Amino acid sequence: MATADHVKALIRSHAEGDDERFYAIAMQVAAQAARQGHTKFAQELRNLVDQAKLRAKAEPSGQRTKPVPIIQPRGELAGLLSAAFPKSRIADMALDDALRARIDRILLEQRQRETIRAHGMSPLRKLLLVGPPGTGKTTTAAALAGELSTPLFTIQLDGLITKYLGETAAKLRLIFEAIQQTRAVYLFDEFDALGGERAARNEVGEIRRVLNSFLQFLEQDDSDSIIVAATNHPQILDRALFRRFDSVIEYRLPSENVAEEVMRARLSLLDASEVNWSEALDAAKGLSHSDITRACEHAAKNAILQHHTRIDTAELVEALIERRAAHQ
Ligand SMILES: Nc1ncnc2c1ncn2[C@@H]1O[C@H](COP(=O)(O)OP(=O)(O)OP(=O)(O)O)[C@@H](O)[C@H]1O
Repeated sequence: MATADHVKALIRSHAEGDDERFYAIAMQVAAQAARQGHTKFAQELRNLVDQAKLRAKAEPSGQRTKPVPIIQPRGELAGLLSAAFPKSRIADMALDDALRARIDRILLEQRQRETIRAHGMSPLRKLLLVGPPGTGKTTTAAALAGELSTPLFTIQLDGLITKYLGETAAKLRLIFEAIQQTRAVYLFDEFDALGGERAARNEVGEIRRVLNSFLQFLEQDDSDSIIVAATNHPQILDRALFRRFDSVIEYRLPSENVAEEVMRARLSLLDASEVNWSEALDAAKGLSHSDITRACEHAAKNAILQHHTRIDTAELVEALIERRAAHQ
């Protein structure tokens, strides 16, 4: 017979208009009923699912109604969250194999979350992304939203804290209520503003209190949303924080393979067949994905402005060296 988890999973999938998942859970209930000897009920359930699937097929998809998620945060939330609806994909990112495998695993667990929940477990959904600027943390949050067809809500913590020092905990509560109500990816960018040890030592104790509230909210949260905290400064994060996340994912400056992939993707609209990649890679050493992207865009624009269709290695190298100089 159906367990409480099955009923909850059925309601969730119905609310999200995810028919495939709804039918899959119904079939699990049927299988369980059959195992327990309720064969007539199991057969009836399977017939109902088959009929519903046939009806759904006959109905053009454009005419079927799907629930609409909240589009823009309103009221008090409006100042706390900014909404986006990314179309980006993980496949569009240049990632090393280990990082790609970790992100794929999150997506797999998210896509199969009802099955995982039906077995009394939780999918990976509280993520801490750490690493230098421009290495793809924000892009990953957007691509998770794109892959899972959910909105991306970004919370700028530094702004939140300086603006509403006395009320931050109350604001955080509002944010966690939204997390519970609307399945989406919630990105707490610049997370170190809240989680830093410096913050913990804050004399007034205010930020410490806020951090404690955040940790409590995070711990209590059993929603279907994905919570992503991102920071460039993991070394200043309070160690206690790390274990509150399901997954701590480390971002690094790109390896040569990844750097070349970023360059090739960024230059793909022009002819890069004569680029000397080893020279370009030398010039790209130590640069982030973001720096390399910008240098490639600069070199591509130069080519376009000069009515060239081909990327010139010297110009690309110069653009990369300029990016490096900008950091010194
Ligand atoms: N893995 C990647 N593959 C391709 N492009 C990337 C990748 N990572 C970053 N980029 C490029 O760099 C830009 C900035 O990256 P992003 O904002 O994701 O970095 P970040 O790690 O969040 O940086 P910050 O910590 O400064 O917020 C992206 O818009 C994208 O153009």
